[in-house]
Amino acid sequence: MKKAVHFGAGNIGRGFIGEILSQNGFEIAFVDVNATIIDELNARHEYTIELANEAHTTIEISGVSGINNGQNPEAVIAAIAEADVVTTAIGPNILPFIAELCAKGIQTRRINGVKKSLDFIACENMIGGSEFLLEKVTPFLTDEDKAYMDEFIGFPNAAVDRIVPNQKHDDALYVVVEPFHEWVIDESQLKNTSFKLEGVHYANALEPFIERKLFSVNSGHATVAYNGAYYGYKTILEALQHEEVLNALKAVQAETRALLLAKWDFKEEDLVKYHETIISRFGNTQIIDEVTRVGRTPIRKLGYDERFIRPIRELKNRGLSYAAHLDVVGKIFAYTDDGDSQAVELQSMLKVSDLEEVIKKVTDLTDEKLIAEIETVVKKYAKS
Ligand SMILES: NC(=O)C1=CN([C@@H]2O[C@H](COP(=O)(O)OP(=O)(O)OC[C@H]3O[C@@H](n4cnc5c(N)ncnc54)[C@H](O)[C@@H]3O)[C@@H](O)[C@H]2O)C=CC1
Ligand SMILES: O=P(O)(O)OC[C@H]1O[C@](O)(CO)[C@@H](O)[C@@H]1O
Repeated sequence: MKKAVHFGAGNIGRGFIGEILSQNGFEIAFVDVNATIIDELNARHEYTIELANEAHTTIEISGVSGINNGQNPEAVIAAIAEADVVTTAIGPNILPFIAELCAKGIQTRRINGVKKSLDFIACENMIGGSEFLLEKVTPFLTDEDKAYMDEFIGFPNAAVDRIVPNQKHDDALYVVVEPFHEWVIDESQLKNTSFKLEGVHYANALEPFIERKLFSVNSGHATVAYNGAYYGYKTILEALQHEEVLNALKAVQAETRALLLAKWDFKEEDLVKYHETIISRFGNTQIIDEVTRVGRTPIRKLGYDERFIRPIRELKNRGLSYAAHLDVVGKIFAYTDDGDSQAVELQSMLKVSDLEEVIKKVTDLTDEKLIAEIETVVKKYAKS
């Protein structure tokens, strides 16, 4: 049986990556710091996924186990040494914390003389996620390890799309997911070409796919979340009923289409359909998705290459309108959530520092005109 190591037994890990790997006949070792999840995985070796459709279809996943990397890092290294694939869904900010373990796994393969190629596939909402992991892993490798890595280890970028909200069930492993799913892997960066995962689309150039996904699903969802929070809604579904929130989403989508059409070989009518489908996915009445989940980590979401600042920069460079994206940026700066450390940090930065400095710090922008435009929109939505 082929073996997979997957970092992050959370929503998307169990709710999507686990499903695909299991359906492809993989035995999966989930790596996580959540002791409850890991203990349950080891006690039962199976869990259930429910599709958020009228029929509430269930899918049984088996052949799973758990490793707590906080308590048993050696077991993670041993598992990587034997794995056929390594995947992650832990959040971009956490990738640096697993880098050393990944490096030790690679080193162990070299020392053990493993000649089987292995890919590390980061399934995070970010552009270039696997390459970012590679950048963090490399400093932990010797020259010999690096030569081994060049030959046998790949870090293909990927895009994953399935809405998996936060879960509240008596069964800690049970996970409800939307029926839609899409996983695209950059085939040109693969090292292990001995198998292809069924249910995964392999593309030679990932960039158009990841940009279409990130700037449509993630920019769009975040638009609903930050507008929803601004108008006082708790869930995505409630927020979408508000006409101005829906209009804000449609306006962001229209700007996204203009950018994608200017950059890539998409057809406008296909993008329109893709965006309509996304609106209906956000409006799935079987899913209760909290505004705080979709709006989480606002400082990350204001990043230079993230879902708002990057399209704004690229639209501006092309002389295209970015007013709708800019408006959401204003609402991100007004976003509060006491349970989110980045939301709290952003609000305290705004209290003690000069606004222009805060904008520069969180966005990494240097374009003075754009910074001034952001200042204006932040002031427009500031609550006090
Ligand atoms: N939930 C969703 O709908 C989707 C999420 N994603 C991406 O997947 C990633 C994970 O998101 P979710 O599954 O929603 O989050 P989540 O919070 O449900 O899962 C993350 C898991 O990582 C674990 N974790 C945290 N620190 C760790 C560490 N140092 N070592 C090992 N495990 C650690 C957590 O305990 C948790 O179980 C994010 O990058 C997100 O952008 C991508 C597509 C869809
Ligand atoms: O904040 P993150 O990590 O991008 O996760 C939230 C996102 O995850 C998703 O559920 C799936 O990509 C999006 O709908 C949402 O924007």
